[in-house]
Amino acid sequence: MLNDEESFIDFKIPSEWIYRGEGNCNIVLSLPKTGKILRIRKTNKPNSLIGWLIVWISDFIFWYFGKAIEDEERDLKFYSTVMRPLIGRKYTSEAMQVILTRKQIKILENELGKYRPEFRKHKILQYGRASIFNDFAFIPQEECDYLPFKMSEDTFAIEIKPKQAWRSLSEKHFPACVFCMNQYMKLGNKRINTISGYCPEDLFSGDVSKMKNAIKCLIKVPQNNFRVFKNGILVYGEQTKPEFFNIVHSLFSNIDDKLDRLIDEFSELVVKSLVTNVMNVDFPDNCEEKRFCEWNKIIQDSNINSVLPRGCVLEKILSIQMLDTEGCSYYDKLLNQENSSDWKYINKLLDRIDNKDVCLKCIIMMLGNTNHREEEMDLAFVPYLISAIAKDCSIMISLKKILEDVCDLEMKNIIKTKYGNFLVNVGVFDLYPKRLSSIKKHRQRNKSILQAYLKARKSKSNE
Ligand SMILES: O=P(O)(O)O[C@@H]1[C@@H](OP(=O)(O)O)[C@H](OP(=O)(O)O)[C@H](O)[C@H](OP(=O)(O)O)[C@H]1OP(=O)(O)O
Ligand SMILES: Nc1ncnc2c1ncn2[C@@H]1O[C@H](COP(=O)(O)OP(=O)(O)OP(=O)(O)O)[C@@H](O)[C@H]1O
Repeated sequence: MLNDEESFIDFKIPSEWIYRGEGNCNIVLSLPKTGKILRIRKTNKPNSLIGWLIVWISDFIFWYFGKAIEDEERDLKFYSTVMRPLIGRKYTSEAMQVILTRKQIKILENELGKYRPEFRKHKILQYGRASIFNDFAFIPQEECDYLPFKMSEDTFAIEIKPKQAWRSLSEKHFPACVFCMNQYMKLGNKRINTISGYCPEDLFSGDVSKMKNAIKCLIKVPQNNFRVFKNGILVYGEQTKPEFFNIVHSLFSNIDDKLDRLIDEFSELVVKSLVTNVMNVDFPDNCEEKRFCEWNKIIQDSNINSVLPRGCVLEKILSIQMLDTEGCSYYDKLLNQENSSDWKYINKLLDRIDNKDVCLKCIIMMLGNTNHREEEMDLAFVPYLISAIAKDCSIMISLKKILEDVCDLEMKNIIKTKYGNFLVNVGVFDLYPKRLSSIKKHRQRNKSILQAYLKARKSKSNE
């Protein structure tokens, strides 16, 4: 059991753990016996003796004053109070902060070396910053209990980092979407070696054929946007790329068909999972303000041909991305007048979320619309920063094949395909706050990707 007070303070990593993966800021271990994952924050590895000394001293001071532990607590509170309700509790995991000893961190650091990709090794584990979440690579046991049919032993999980599908006012005139333009900069920097055909705007379009095409592009060029796990083990991704036939063949229990038909059916299964509202209870909106939430709905409904169904995971993420109406150049100008710290805005925001009669989106937008008084100024950036989290979060769809005929059974979490039916669970993660200085970074990134894109287009037209 992980759910008691004792384990919070003196958490011992179970002897059986598996390196699940890592991104820019966190390393994740799965703890197979518990159905949980342990997510540990990373920090920059110093590259000189003086650097090590500074880290060691500041680490000691921070440890002495419990700074990192406090920071983790603050980020978790933000996650539970802001991001979980916005995305939906059904799509997100409960979380529990845990404190690992320095010795455990040291041992782990050494053992992890053989699993970690070289390009991520410039960061090391940070003391004091770890939390436990549900493992979305599996379907929670309570979802499987009492189901009147047998299911396969194997669980497949499809991870998608969908990225930015919404353009703010200042991005509307861009010749392509941010993700697509970024591909050219990444190619120039050698962070990728092939341009992906994937476009987030297609995935979130609500148009089934565009969405299926987006999934097919992810399969072809997964980069860091697409992975498949079987029983929690990575079986397909940028660095692990067997024939996709093996994956679909195994997922659909050895059905023999042509590869493109299997891939088509796989893409349809993924799209259906992304557009199904799998939430148990839909709370009615009872917002007294109805300022932003109403506008939000109107925009989403304005595209007659392709609308994302209300309550599906993509609609949830997109509507949060939409909190950024102005774009980073606007916020960067505002920031230039400011001398703010990276994380102060979080506690200021948490102190102000108290109105039960106004929905969270409207609260956020109203707080963002401050008079720009100095003490309130940090709040002006909140809509942008929350939108930025939704532009960088990830989705995991876990699937179990149903081994009996359930044609007559209508359940939200059963998806039917030509090759059989699946029990599905959808989870969203990577929902910690972004630092205030991301705004500056994004402004610079947008300039650079625009240049890279225009340069590539020019050289193509000269060919
Ligand atoms: O700026 P982007 O769009 O390239 O996104 C960064 C991601 O790059 P990507 O394009 O997905 O490969 C980047 O991912 P990678 O390190 O490239 O896997 C991080 O997610 C980064 O967020 P943070 O610094 O960890 O908070 C992301 O930074 P934020 O944009 O979220 O600040
Ligand atoms: N709750 C979860 N359930 C299952 N797997 C998870 C979960 N959280 C994270 N992972 C796995 O761990 C990997 C790294 O986690 P995460 O994306 O949170 O790291 P990050 O450093 O914050 O990423 P990014 O660079 O995108 O900001 C993910 O790609 C995913 O495979």
